[in-house]
Amino acid sequence: MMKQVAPLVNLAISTGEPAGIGPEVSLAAAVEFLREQNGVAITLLGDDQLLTLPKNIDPALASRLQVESIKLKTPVVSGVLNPQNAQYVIALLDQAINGCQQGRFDAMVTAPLQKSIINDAGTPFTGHTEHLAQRCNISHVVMMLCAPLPTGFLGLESPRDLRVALVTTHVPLKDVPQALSYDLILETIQIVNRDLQRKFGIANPVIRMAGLNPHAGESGYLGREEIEIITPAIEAAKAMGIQVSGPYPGDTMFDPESVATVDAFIAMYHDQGLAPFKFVTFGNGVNVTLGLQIIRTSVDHGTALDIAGKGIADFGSMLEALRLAYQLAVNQRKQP
Ligand SMILES: NC(=O)c1ccc[n+]([C@@H]2O[C@H](COP(=O)([O-])OP(=O)(O)OC[C@H]3O[C@@H](n4cnc5c(N)ncnc54)[C@H](O)[C@@H]3O)[C@@H](O)[C@H]2O)c1
Ligand SMILES: N[C@H](C(=O)O)[C@H](O)COP(=O)(O)O
Repeated sequence: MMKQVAPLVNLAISTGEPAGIGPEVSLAAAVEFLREQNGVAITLLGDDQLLTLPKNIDPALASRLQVESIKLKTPVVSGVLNPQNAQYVIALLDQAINGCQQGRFDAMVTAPLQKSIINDAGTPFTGHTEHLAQRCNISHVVMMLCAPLPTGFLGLESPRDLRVALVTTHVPLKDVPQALSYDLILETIQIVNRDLQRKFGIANPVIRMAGLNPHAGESGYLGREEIEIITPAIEAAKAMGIQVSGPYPGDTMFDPESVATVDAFIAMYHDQGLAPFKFVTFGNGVNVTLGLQIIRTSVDHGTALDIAGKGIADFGSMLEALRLAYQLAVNQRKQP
């Protein structure tokens, strides 16, 4: 009997801000991942002038890599932003989303874009995460970053993934307390729990939740959000059978015992969660959007305009983003 060959997993990469390191890390990581994984095909979305395949590339590998060219509005100078190319960046992103929704791609991986230049060009834009929610018509999605921690890190006896999810994403710090609510916190816990089960295959995730204020509010003397909304949301999630605990003080939430046992930490705002995360993992992290029907992963770094075009950008995070997108797509195919 002929052995059945599984169909290739099709990944799309939106190559991001053309003046940044997105095109170079996308191309380098794509070639590396194709070498590593036979079961994958990759489509790079971007101007083909920015995405020239290496001349000595193995033809078998090249057959699984294609560039879907979308033309820049104006030529690019590495490291120099130009608002005239802002719509190009959005077009790449939307092409990837459409391709996933139509089933042409199994997952999308995004290279970094520069949020400010898109706004300068007149398009309000806070981030991929919010754009995806809007384009996919979903009221609440969750940003989660994950990275592998090696054996020995904080005494770990075996490698383990660190995952940090956020209740609020790109919100100015002064607006965070008003943005938080019982419903938002409870929904975030539910989305994290559900996607860890369905997408990551973790049967009964252990979740640890931060407070908002110093010392998790110090019994109400340093803020009342813990008493009024965070603890009630955690209790409601527990009543639904979710293994969540907290609120813990943000400064001591990531202790060695928790890092060894917790499947996801949830932080109340961007830098509460991402500063500790990036301090220990920068360059290997992956940003994944939870709560979507489609699969989206991304790098953990920005456009790095200071080093763009110099050939020195590290493509490790993009490679990890491709690996995770592939794994999530394989997991999804196994579902009934
Ligand atoms: N996924 C995304 O689209 C994403 C993520 C984070 C930041 N950003 C955007 O990027 C822009 C710049 O952000 P920033 O300056 O805070 O962070 P940044 O990550 O671009 O740069 C911070 C520092 O890290 C270095 N660096 C970043 N990536 C690197 C890599 N792959 N290899 C080697 N060095 C690397 C840079 O050279 C710089 O010194 C902002 O507009 C922000 O919105 C986008
Ligand atoms: N907060 C993200 C990070 O620090 O990695 C980054 O801004 C990207 O967010 P989006 O994926 O929503 O663009």
